[in-house]
Amino acid sequence: MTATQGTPAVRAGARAVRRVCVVGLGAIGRVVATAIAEGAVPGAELACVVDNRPVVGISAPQVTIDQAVEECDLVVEAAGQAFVREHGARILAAGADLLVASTGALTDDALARTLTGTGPGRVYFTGGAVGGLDLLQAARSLGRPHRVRLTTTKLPGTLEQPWMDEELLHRLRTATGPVEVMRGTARDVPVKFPRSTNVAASVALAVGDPDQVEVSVVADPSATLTRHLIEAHGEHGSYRFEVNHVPDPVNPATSRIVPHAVLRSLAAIVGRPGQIL
Ligand SMILES: NC(=O)C1=CN([C@@H]2O[C@H](COP(=O)(O)OP(=O)(O)OC[C@H]3O[C@@H](n4cnc5c(N)ncnc54)[C@H](O)[C@@H]3O)[C@@H](O)[C@H]2O)C=CC1
Ligand SMILES: O=C([O-])CC(=O)C(=O)O
Repeated sequence: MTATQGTPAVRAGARAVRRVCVVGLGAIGRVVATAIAEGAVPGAELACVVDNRPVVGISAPQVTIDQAVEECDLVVEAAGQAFVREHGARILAAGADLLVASTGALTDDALARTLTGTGPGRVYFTGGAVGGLDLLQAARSLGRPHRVRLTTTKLPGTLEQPWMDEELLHRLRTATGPVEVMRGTARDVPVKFPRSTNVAASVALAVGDPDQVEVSVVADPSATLTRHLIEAHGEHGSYRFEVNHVPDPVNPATSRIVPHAVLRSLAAIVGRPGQIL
């Protein structure tokens, strides 16, 4: 029997269109869901959306997460770390893939092990607001870098947290220049700023160790652009990636680029040709 007489391989182009559910219809999810519904990601169709508030203006039914797991085969999370903790493993166990924006949830080692070890669905992480993670992940196979540092600079209002005491809040609110609000590792920081420092956890996922990534969070009243600076040094090279993003007008904690980074990740998952991987 010749190779061509055997069972034919599934050919690219014959793949089924992925039925996608977007969870969290805020600054990120609304742009992502609208783009999918408009056909901007060939190979993906918007099957449904999930949010814990009523959703209007999206041309797909709003369903519960239980219904979504039945109806779709790929869940795009843009809801927050709590959603990933609560529902991530169940989505994967039901056989749907999961694209995570709230990477900060993965600083919990047990959850990280569960999500990367549960199937048949597969978990993916978007690069989100930062670049260079592909290269940092590649460099890992040459050995861990000696030093990895992330400095995130945002407008003070986007960094206020319920756990902050009056003194720190006062310093934030009256700052006339940059103020370091927290210095720690990618293990501690995303827990303290769950909606605004997922990038620290994303760097840690690329490097392979949240404890190894030193993070400084800076509030700056003149930071009309959100800055993330990643610096990594190792035996095999040194890396420096800096981005300066326009914040989303409705949720300035999130950079405007992020939904487009999620759409790019989604396009790669559904097998769009020409994607940079
Ligand atoms: N990886 C990255 O670079 C970035 C990640 N993020 C993550 O993405 C998340 C979403 O960001 P945005 O769209 O800017 O937030 P947002 O606050 O504008 O929207 C969040 C939406 O999710 C919904 N939601 C919250 N909890 C939910 C739950 N348990 N179940 C269903 N719906 C729920 C809310 O009602 C809201 O509509 C952030 O909380 C953050 O964790 C945000 C920015 C960058
Ligand atoms: O959008 C950004 O620039 C980063 C962000 O909020 C996060 O890391 O959670």
